[in-house]
Amino acid sequence: MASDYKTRTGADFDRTEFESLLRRKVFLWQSFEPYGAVKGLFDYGPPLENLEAEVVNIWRDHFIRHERMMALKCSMLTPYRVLETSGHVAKFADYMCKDPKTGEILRADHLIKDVIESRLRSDREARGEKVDATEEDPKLKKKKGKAARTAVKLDDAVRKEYEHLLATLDDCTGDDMGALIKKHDIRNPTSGNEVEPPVSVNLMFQTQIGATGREPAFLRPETAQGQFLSFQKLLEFSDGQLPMASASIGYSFRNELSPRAGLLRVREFLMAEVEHFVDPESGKKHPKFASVRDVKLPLLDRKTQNGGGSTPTITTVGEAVDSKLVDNETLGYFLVRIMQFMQRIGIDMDKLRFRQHMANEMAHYAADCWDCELLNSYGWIECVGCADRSAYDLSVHEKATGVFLKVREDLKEPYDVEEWQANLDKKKSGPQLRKDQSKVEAALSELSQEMKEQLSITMADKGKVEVPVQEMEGGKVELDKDIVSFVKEKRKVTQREYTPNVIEPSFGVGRILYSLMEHVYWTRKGDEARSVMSFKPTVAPIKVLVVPLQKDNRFASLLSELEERLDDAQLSFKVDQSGVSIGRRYARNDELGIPFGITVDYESLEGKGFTLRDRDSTKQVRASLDEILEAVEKMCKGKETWEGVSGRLPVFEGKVEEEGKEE
Ligand SMILES: Nc1ncnc2c1ncn2[C@@H]1O[C@H](COP(=O)(O)OP(=O)(O)OP(=O)(O)O)[C@@H](O)[C@H]1O
Repeated sequence: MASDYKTRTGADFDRTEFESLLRRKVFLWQSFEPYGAVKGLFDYGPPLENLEAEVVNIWRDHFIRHERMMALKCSMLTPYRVLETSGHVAKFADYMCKDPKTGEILRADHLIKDVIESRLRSDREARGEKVDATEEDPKLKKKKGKAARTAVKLDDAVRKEYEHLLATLDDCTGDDMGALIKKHDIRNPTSGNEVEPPVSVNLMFQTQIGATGREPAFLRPETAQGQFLSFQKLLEFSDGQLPMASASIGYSFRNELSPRAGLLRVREFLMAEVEHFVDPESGKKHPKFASVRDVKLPLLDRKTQNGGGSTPTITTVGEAVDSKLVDNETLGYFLVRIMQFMQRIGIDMDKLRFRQHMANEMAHYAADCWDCELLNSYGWIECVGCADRSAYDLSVHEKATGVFLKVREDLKEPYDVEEWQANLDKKKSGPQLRKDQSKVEAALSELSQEMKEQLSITMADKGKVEVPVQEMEGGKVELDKDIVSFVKEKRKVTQREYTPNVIEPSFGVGRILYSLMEHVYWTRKGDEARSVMSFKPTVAPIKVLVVPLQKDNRFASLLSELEERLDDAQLSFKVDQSGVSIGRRYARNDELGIPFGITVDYESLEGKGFTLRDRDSTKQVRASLDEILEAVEKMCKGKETWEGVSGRLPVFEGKVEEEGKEE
């Protein structure tokens, strides 16, 4: 099955072949297969597990170490109240529609989008425009069959209505979507059946802590909330200094309604999230912005998307921030760091772009939001969300718990203010207020300056006042002049209190791994086409393949020495001693993405060193074991390239067996 999506060599990408390689080489499979497998859950085999560990290590180095972030590990089990306060209980939901005949569950917005986009595509085709097949889910395309793919031209008015519908879909309520489904006769594309009206379903997995059922909880849908609730500890650790950033790598859980596209939409996934806390009055400047100012980014802005465009503009981040296209320096700095991380792990830079959220896509509190999208055979996929969450989370948690979640900063130049104070005479108020004393005290302290001034006038006039106290019966309390007085007092302000704003880059590791695997996959042409996974040596799941020329006991002691030396150098390796030709052994391990091969041959027995083979070029050098190990170590740390190594070590021009030739 070919699509318009191309591999790194410009050839058509064959997803069937690619998936077959992933299965054959045990990269991943659906979890619990013997019991029939569960949708949206995947197990990783050795290559993918190791790849993930390498990518996560680079992430730690790139963000936590380089940016001096504070790493955190917070609980995944999260009490109900936390997620109620954050808004997840009310809003972290999607609408689903059921196909009553097949029982299939479809996410309402995806259903509408897929069907309308498909009609618009068909219209473009009918009008003779070139249509990019990667825009469509290939599985869907296949199921729809030939007849459904016949191009159908739309009326201008209908086309406009459809375009408007897509642009405003994120604003729709469940009822709105129900009406759209009816009006436009939107059916399940795989069965052609009508679907039931949309129903809201929360995406969190609910559970309970303990056996009593009195403590409802959820498996967290993101790592962020634990980081916000650790705010005071983080502030203490950073000696009260802002900006500061925390980082957390851990699992999140979402009960996706219709998991699809393999690792791209799953129910349990690894996230790596950064919460960067910044003083809003600093203009969200970043201390290292000058160092990235001239870096160019592919930015697909809101305006271009509104006009129906999808080509990003290449702009320096400096220009993007100066023109306010990107809201602030900190957001811009992170966009650059995200791109550099992707480059470091081997993502194809021609398949990366940053897409700005449309106004209706963003949470109401967000100031600006850009997704780092990677192109793969499923289309452009959001792999990192980079949002400015403003002061929202810390503010709502402070309000709900009463726990101080602000920064207190000493002022360089203290100043005097005259302010109204409400003074409660506790000796006299105690017998009257009893258990409500603290509630009244809190209510008085929260009164605005205007309110206190107003109450002082009422008190002078009537000798008593009514103070609103929400937590008390009737919502207010009457206090007379013996108990409370309102006076204007001068006081020196020595500190400033503020709630920091948060910039949050949020990485979905699985989506990045999947895109990376597609980006490094290609086919080597030869007698037989052979698949290669060109992982960078820094992330490759296994670094070295050891191949004795053939089965021969005389190689045994050299092999043991080689294994010991590779172990000492902490290089992962695989020994392939099977009886097939050396070319075939290399070819089948190229599918695992092992970047280097060391061959032990008869010349090695005579002390003439070993050959070192580069997976991508299949070129070899011959050198001593010390030289080879030094070169491999450097390349696996990203400190040298094969070009450098083959320039300084003697190239091996001897007999190289043909790739794939059987012995
Ligand atoms: N179901 C999922 N499966 C795999 N990765 C996911 C899933 N949901 C989110 N992610 C990853 O987590 C990152 C941050 O999550 P975020 O809440 O911003 O995603 P989202 O906007 O809800 O994603 P989507 O709109 O695709 O559902 C995403 O950029 C993505 O890489």
